[in-house]
Amino acid sequence: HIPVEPSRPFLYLPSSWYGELAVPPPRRSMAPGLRFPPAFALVQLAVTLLAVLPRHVVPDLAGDRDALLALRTAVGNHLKWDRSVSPCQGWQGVSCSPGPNQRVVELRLVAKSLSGQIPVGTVGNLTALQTLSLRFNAISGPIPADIGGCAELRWLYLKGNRFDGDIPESFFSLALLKKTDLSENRLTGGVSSEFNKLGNLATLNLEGNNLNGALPSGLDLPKLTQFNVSYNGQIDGPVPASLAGLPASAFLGTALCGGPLAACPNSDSEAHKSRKLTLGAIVGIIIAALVVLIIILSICVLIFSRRRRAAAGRSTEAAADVHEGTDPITVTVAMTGRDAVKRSHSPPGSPLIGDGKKLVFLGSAPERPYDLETMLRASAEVLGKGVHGTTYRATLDGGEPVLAIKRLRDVHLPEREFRDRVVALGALRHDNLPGLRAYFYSKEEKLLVFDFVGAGSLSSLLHGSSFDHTHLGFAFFRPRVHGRHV
Ligand SMILES: Nc1ncnc2c1ncn2[C@@H]1O[C@H](COP(=O)(O)OP(=O)(O)OP(=O)(O)O)[C@@H](O)[C@H]1O
Repeated sequence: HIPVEPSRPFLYLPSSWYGELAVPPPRRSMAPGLRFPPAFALVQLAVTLLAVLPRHVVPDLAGDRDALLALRTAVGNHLKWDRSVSPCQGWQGVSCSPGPNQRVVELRLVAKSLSGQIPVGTVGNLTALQTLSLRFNAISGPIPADIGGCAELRWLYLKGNRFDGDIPESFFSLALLKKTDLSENRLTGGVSSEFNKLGNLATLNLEGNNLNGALPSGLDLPKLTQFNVSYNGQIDGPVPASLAGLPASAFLGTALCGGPLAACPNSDSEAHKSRKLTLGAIVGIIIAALVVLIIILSICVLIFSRRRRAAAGRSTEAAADVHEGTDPITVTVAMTGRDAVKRSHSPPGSPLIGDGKKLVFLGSAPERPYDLETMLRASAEVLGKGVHGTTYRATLDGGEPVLAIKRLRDVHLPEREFRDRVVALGALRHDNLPGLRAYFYSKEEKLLVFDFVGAGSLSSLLHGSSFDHTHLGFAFFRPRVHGRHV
């Protein structure tokens, strides 16, 4: 028996072709050949050999039988195939075509514990095979390189084995293939554009292999309805346009993009831009949030510090040593009745004082103590108006003491700062300065209480009708910043 060489196409020619090429038997042709020149004899010998070789490999049931037995030897010695009968007579998993020229057309050995590699010259020699199902066995090694010999193959099921290596080139010559399931093996290599040669393919399942690379962009299988390359982790790139309508489940566990999957980062520039924008938006939101947080914190700190200052101001109850370099000043507080504001004897334009604030004395309390209420009851007259407010003369009940009360206008200092300044003023000592005795602070009103100086005003002295210039020397008119008359 001469082993079949699958790469020679003539081996797959119908036997009728060989009949036409057949030449007379060698013995009869050789004898007359001796009468021809040697060159002609060589040609005749070659023709004779060509004629002889095909006779041994013309596909027939005997060839199918040999191929099956070789397959059994390779992967399934335990198969109970009776060599004494035809493969068409009850060989497990083998089905034949009807008629006088029977051929093996189906080989179904599903989950039959087949193991080992399928050599060339076995399955590849089953040239009339239409269905090959070897699912769920443990067959290893490559898909036989002569699989293309099964030119009639339509249904090929190799799922759940250990086939490895690339899909052989001859596979793509199986032009009649309708369904191919190569899933759950260990096949490697790329998904070739050669698949386009399988124009009848309706099902192609390559799931669960080790295939890699991009799917061919020009993949064009017009009859394809089922396709799956899931769980080939190294398959990447865009889903070809012809497969874009398939569900995402066809591409799970791959690095593919586009189609039913997420847009590809490089190919879809709009998606890329929007992702960029999204990133920019995220950064912007973070920055904005930080700014808002800083503003809120600043406001909180401001409010807190103001409250602290206000609390500190309110906590001034007694003596306070304030101004460095001046005599210590004692601050004495006189409580004020809340209803003081309602008194009808208030000085003209009297402030609306009614929030229970305190009159604060600088230094020791006066001999005849008075409080805000007393002041408000006092008879009052306007002494004059300055930029910072109006000054009143107030004579308390009983005629003593006489005070000059300055009602400050447009002063918006916090209480603590106001107090500090007033205390600093009160610490100043000079013959020409009236003594600052007390102050009052509330949100609406600020009062300064001085000793009244009874010598009259400089203005009336200068411009009054009773002014006698002879009482004043030249030195009086000379501008002096720190002088007694300033
Ligand atoms: N302690 C005082 N005793 C007697 N009279 C006073 C006293 N303080 C002020 N006066 C009188 O009241 C007038 C107004 O005084 P005030 O202090 O309001 O004037 P000012 O210094 O011009 O004011 P400002 O500083 O607000 O511009 C003075 O011209 C003065 O005649």
